[in-house]
Amino acid sequence: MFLCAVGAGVTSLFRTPWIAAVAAMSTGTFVQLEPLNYRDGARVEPADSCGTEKAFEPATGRVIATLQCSGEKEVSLAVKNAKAAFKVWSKKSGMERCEVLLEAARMIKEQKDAIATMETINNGKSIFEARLDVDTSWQCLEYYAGLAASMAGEHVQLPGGSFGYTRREPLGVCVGIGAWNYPFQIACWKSAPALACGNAMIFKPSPFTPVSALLLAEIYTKAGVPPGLFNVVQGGAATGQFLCQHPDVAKVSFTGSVPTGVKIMEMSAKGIKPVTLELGGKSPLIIFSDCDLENAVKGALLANFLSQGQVCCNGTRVFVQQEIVDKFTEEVVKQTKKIKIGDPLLEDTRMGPLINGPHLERVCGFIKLAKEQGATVLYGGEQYVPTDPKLKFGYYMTPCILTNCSDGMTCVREEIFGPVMSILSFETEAEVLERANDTTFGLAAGIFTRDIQRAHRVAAELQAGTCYINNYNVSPVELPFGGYKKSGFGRENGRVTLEYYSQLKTVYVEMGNVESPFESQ
Ligand SMILES: NC(=O)c1ccc[n+]([C@@H]2O[C@H](COP(=O)([O-])OP(=O)(O)OC[C@H]3O[C@@H](n4cnc5c(N)ncnc54)[C@H](O)[C@@H]3O)[C@@H](O)[C@H]2O)c1
Ligand SMILES: CCCCC=O
Repeated sequence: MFLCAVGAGVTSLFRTPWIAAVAAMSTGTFVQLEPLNYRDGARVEPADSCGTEKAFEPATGRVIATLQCSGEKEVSLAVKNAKAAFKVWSKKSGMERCEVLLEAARMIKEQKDAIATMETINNGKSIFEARLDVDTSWQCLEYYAGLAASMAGEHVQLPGGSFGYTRREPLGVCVGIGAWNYPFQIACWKSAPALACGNAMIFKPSPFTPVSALLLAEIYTKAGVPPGLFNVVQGGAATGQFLCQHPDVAKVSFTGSVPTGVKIMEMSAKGIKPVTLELGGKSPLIIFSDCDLENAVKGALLANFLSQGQVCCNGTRVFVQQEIVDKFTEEVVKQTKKIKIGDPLLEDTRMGPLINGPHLERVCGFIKLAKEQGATVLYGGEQYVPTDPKLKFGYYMTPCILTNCSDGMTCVREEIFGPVMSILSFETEAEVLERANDTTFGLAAGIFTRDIQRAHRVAAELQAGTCYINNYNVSPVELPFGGYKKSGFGRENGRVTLEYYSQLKTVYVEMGNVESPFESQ
């Protein structure tokens, strides 16, 4: 499938040598040569283009692909193919859809290392984490495969023997638009429930991470979905707009920033299309003095430094109760210093590069501003050049811990989307709740305490779509995930997501004669 410098040449994704070759690939060797759009069951060059975008290997700064951004014609072709596939797929029973999704899940599991390797090359996250992302991806397919056959309505008895029933029906052609931080996982979290409900999907990855969605498309085809059921179009904002504005698109599920979410909602409103918005956050993590300190420190690192801090639900406002703030801070710094930064394909690396140069500059800009506003950099926050010469032009930085922060500082108010933890101290539960909720975002929140009553009391008061008690950033597919406030609405994962990819039809059945005020006398 890909030309790579490990002697694999152009081979098929579904042959074991390909999987082994890709899984064994090293940083600095991959070049994407095959088309990156996927339509009607095959890779294709787009029928028209509205510009180009370059995709990088963040570990080295190399360009690995130049994308043709799909134009209006290509988007229309993808919609046409998806509509045709929808006709076939939506007529299948839940059990038939289940079988295909289970086969796709099996193939993802089988190709876990190869998919994770591609993800690491294109995104920069450590191979250790990329494998975890692939795990939640096949789990998501398995989960919705299991639910596909349980889509059912209600039967309601009415007077005179009449009755009604409801049917849960698919929406049609759904569009998925993804962010760059979890490229494969986002494609799975959107497509699995969409397909389980009987819809077709056109997925547009971020132009920074175009590669891994194609692997999913090939897997779906091989697993038996009709050609055109899952298409991939590449491009940036203009391509996304063509998709959202297309009259035959029934729904848009978007993962990305708040400003883009606003535009998606505006475009969808014009077509009265339902939207799911999975947006950004600035989540609080509250650490009470009665916590298990070791777990709280682990939780704080999980809440801030996974995927180089580029995680939507990160708990970057770390509120620590006054009595333990010094001890906690000392321990957090100690553990943060141990994080191994470097080549993301190496097994012991825990922090790779950020997604690209401009984003690295942006994150460093936040740290500079934090210092100007009076925060203290206790550790890290600097650009980092690994010793391996091939990594010289990668986008690395050291994880950063800020203290002396106050609630009004930019680093405490805005989503940085990088490895920057702000530590704030608090005295009382009431005070910390007010401060934690003082944000326009509401994606997630965390609490560390041994007091079970306080844990639930605080969770009930936090304005966030997900609250973690005594852990952070664990996202099992069985649990719904999504935001409050400006972090969006709609949910991914969990049983409830079936409702976001289906519509309810009510059928009334008359068992007697029609009674009408217009009857002839
Ligand atoms: N809540 C979640 O589940 C979740 C998950 C991952 C990332 N995020 C958020 O995503 C953001 C980072 O991702 P990003 O930088 O890729 O976000 P972004 O908003 O810049 O882009 C997201 C996607 O939207 C597309 N896009 C941009 N402009 C568009 C337009 N006008 N019309 C249609 N599509 C358009 C992009 O090409 C990309 O595919 C962060 O804010 C992060 O918190 C949220
Ligand atoms: C925990 C996975 C959610 C992804 C957010 O960026």
